Amino acid sequence: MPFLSVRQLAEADFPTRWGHFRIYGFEGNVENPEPCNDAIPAPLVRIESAVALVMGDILAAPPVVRIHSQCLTGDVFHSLRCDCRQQLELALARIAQEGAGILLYENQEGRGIGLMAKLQAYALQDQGRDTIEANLELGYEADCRHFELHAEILKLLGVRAVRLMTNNPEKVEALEVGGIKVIERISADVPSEPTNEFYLQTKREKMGHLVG
Ligand SMILES: Nc1nc2c(ncn2[C@@H]2O[C@H](COP(=O)(O)OP(=O)(O)OP(=O)(O)O)[C@@H](O)[C@H]2O)c(=O)[nH]1
Ligand SMILES: [Zn+2]
Repeated sequence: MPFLSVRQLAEADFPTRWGHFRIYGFEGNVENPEPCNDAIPAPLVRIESAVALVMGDILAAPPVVRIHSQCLTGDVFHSLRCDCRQQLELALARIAQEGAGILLYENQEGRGIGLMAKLQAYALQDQGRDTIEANLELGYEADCRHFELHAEILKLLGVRAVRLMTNNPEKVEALEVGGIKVIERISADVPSEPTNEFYLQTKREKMGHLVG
């Protein structure tokens, strides 16, 4: 799945509650992407985008990096169906504590199936399906995300080795395949809630995530 090109579209100042960042916008084209749902034809070219929040000197030593997949329900509305918002805060706090690091916020909402399909998946989960069963029942793969873009962004930022905050081994592998050395995996564990315990259990038992 080759990237035709990855481009930086913007860079600006970005003060936050966690401290001062620079914010970057990146975009990449994927030629002839695989469809994630056989009923929905893939476009000839898929445009992927990601925002990078960068704090401090990221070239002095391998920085802490978090690749965060968009979760409108968690990130904006603080949903307790999942752990996304808490993980976002954990990552920003860790970067602030170290004084340097990168948060890559990417737009593969709902593990790449999109917001509307994720809400349909929620409705199926309310009837007893787990996250994977719900995706499959809607015709999607369990996880439609691709992480090739992120290795390219890190290279554009001049970073060749990272300490990656994640419980998902696929993210580690994708960066390594993309030419970024992952010298350490930092746990992305956050305290569970009764409302997301089953979600976390599914990640651990069926998706190979290193939760807990
Ligand atoms: N399809 C689907 N996507 C979900 C659901 N709940 C959260 N998501 C999406 O899942 C993505 C986050 O993926 P997770 O599996 O929680 O974690 P991860 O990013 O793979 O791994 P970590 O780096 O350890 O956080 C975001 O894109 C969310 O929008 C759900 O019930 N169904
Ligand atoms: Zn979420």
